[in-house]
Amino acid sequence: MLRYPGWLLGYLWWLLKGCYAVARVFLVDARVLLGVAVKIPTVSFSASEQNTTALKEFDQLLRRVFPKIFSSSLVQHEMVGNYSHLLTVPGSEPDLEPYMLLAHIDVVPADEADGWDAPPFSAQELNGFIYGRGTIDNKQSVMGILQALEYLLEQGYTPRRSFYIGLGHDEEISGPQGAVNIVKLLKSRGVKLLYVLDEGLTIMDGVVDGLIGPGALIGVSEKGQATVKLSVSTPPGHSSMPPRESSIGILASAVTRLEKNRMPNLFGHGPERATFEHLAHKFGWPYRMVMSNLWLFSSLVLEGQPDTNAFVRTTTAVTMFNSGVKINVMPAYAEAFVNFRIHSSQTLQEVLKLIKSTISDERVKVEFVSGFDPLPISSYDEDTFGYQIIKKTVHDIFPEVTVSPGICVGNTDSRHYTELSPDIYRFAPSWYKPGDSARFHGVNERISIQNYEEIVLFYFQLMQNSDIRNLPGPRT
Ligand SMILES: CCCCCCCC/C=C\CCCCCCCC(=O)N[C@@H](CC(N)=O)C(=O)O
Ligand SMILES: [Zn+2]
Ligand SMILES: [Zn+2]
Repeated sequence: MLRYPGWLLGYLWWLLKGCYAVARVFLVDARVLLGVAVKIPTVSFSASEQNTTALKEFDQLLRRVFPKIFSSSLVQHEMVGNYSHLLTVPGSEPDLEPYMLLAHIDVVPADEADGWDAPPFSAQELNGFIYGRGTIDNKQSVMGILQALEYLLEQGYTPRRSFYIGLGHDEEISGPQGAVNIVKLLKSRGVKLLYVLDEGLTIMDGVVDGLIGPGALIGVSEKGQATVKLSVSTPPGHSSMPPRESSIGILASAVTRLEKNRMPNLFGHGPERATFEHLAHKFGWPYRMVMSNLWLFSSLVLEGQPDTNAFVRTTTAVTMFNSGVKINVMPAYAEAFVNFRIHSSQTLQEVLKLIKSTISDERVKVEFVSGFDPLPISSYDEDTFGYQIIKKTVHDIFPEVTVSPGICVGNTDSRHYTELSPDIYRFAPSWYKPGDSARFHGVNERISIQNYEEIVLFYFQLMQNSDIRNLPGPRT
C-alpha cells in the first residue's frame, strides 16, 4: 500500500479546505450578484418601448462586478445594438471551431399587484428562494455565465477552444437590435460555430405523470409562431335596439371556435418522440405499458397540462381582445389577436390555412401579423459534440438526472443563429417543478439559492468540458 508522509497529507487537506473556502466565497458572491441584477428593471414593454435607463445601469453593473472580464487582455468586449454585449474569448488553438453561449438581459413587465409574494424587482429571499422577474428568464444565465468566466479568469485559465458570449437586450421582443445585429457582426467576420447554447428547456421534476426522477430536456429545436389579427366590423347603433349578433359576439364565437377546436395532436411526428424514447426506461408501471402506444400515452398523460400539452401540438392563445366605446353604443368594430406556437411537424402556411377553415365565417377578417416556421432540428446523436458536451456537463453537476432531447415551447434569441451553426441547443439547468410553468412571464418567478449556485457551476464546468479537441472514446 502507498504511504504518504504526514506533512503531505496535511498540505493536501489545507489546499482542499482553501479551495472549498474560495468556492464558498465565489458562490455566496454569485448569489448576491444575481440579486443586484434582478433589482434593475430591464423591462421590454413592447416592440417600441424598453427601459433604456435600466439597460445602461445593467451595463455599468456588469463592468463593476466582473472586473477580470472587463480588464482582461484576453477577453474582447463589444456593445452591439446599443445595449447588447458580445464577448469574444480567443482560444490558444485557433483551429478548434468556437462555440457560443447566449442569454438575455431584458425581462417582461411585472406588477406586484398581480399577487407576488415579494416585489418583483426586490430580489427578496423567501424560504431559500430569490424572488424576482428574471430569476429564471433569464438573468440566472446572464450572471451565471459571467460569474463562471470571471472565476476561470481569476484562476489564470486560458481556453484552448475560442468561445463567444452573446447577451441580448431585446429578446422578449424578438431580438431585432440585439441578437440580429450580433449575428450580422459575426457573419461579417466569417464566424462559424460548433454549437450554440441558449436559454430554453430545464430540468423537469415531477411534471410528467409516471416519470420517475428528474429529466433534463435539451431543446434541439423550437416551435414556430403565427400571430393573426381577427376583426369584425358592424354598423354602430343604439344599444336599446341591438341586432341579433354584435361585432363582439361574432368575434367571440370565432375565437371560441379556435379554442374549442384545438390544433391536432401531433405527438410522435416531431422530436418529442425522441424525448420519450430517451426517457422510456424511467417510466414506472403502468405508464411504461401505455408508452408502447405513444398516441394513447400522449392523450392520456400529456394533453392535460398546459406545459406538456404544448409539447404535442400547435397551441392557440387568444392574447388581446379590444372593442367597445360606451355601454349604450353598439360597437362598430372588434378585434382580437391570437398567437399560435407551431409544432415541429407543421408549417406556418399549414397553420394559417387551418385557422381560416376553423373560423369559417366571412364576417371575420383574418390578417396575418407575423410568424415563422419551426426551427430546424439540431443533432443529438452520440457523435454530436455540442449535445454530448452539454449532456456530460449536466451529468457532472446533476448525476441523478436523465438527459433527453426536447422541443423548446417558447422562442429564444438563438433562432437568429441558424446561419452560424447547425447545432443550436436551448437549455438552462433551472429546476422546473409542478406549478413552475406559471412563473415564466407570470407571478412569483423565483429561483432557489442552491439552484443558482448549480447554474454557475454548470457554466463553469461547461466552459472547461468544451475545451477538449474531440469527444472521448471510439466513435462509430
Ligand atoms: C415532457 C414534456 C414537458 C414539457 C415541459 C415544458 C417545459 C417548459 C419549460 C420551460 C419553458 C420556458 C420557455 C423558455 C424560453 C422562453 C423564452 C421567451 O419567453 N421567449 C419569448 C420571446 C421571443 N423570443 O419570441 C416568447 O414569446 O417565446
Ligand atoms: Zn427568456
Ligand atoms: Zn421570456
